[in-house]
Amino acid sequence: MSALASIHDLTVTYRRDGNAVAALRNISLDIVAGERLAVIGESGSGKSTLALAIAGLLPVSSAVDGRIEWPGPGCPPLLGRDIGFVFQDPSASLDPVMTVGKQIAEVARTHLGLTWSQAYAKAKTLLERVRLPDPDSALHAFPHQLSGGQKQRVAIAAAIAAGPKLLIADEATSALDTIVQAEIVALIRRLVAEDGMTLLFISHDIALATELAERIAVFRHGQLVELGTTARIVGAPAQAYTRTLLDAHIGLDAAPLLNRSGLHA
Ligand SMILES: Nc1ncnc2c1ncn2[C@@H]1O[C@H](COP(=O)(O)OP(=O)(O)OP(=O)(O)O)[C@@H](O)[C@H]1O
Repeated sequence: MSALASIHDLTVTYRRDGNAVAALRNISLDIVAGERLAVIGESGSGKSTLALAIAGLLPVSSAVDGRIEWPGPGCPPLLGRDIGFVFQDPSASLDPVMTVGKQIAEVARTHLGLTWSQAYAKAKTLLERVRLPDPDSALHAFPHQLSGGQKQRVAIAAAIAAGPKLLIADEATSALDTIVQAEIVALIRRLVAEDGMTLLFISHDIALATELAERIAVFRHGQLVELGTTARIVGAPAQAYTRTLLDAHIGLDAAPLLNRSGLHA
């Protein structure tokens, strides 16, 4: 089990209205190559800040202490080539005036050195892989012509176009309705398996996290509260806060969490 990334003592502080906001405090965590790791926690717990720090996307105004090591070859990783990032809102991550095909092809052309015609062929294959209906027409469609779930499929296709080793999905299903959420989770699971990617799945939804992840990291107020296998976190949480998160979910919707995780009858 080798680490794809090793996070050491990471502290991130933002400035807001002249005040310092500590978004992450002394986080140490390994992302194991090939694993599916979920980061869960309530709003404001620092999940997105962790994702942005790993992707090298923190705003310049933030202060960062600690370090992230990438032990493998060819490091540090390049966003778009080595790290694919899927954001919550596909409308914000897609260019509204560029066709879907061009947006995906551009990633492949930039990072894989393909010609435009090779890159468009790759884009079509990717649209097939993310199961967009009628990929030939979709190549020439603009984002506003697609549904929210279809746009997220396109954003995922663009994120994996260069064959990244790490896919970060930051609340990638939160803006979608429940059925589409489940479809996108299934899609991410399949693509990660097919391409042998490592997955960092950021979510406030513990049920979705249990469905997808092999390990879960629980964040609260910028701190890593608990880290363990999904089975252990769900079956025997060590921290009261984790239990509260589980109980909050179970109170609302017990059966799906337990059944979908496959951990209990
Ligand atoms: N660009 C920013 N400038 C100032 N403060 C920020 C910035 N981004 C995040 N914060 C603050 O940092 C803390 C952690 O935010 P972060 O977005 O990482 O949490 P989160 O767990 O992802 O929350 P959510 O699920 O609501 O996105 C919060 O207090 C938030 O208000």
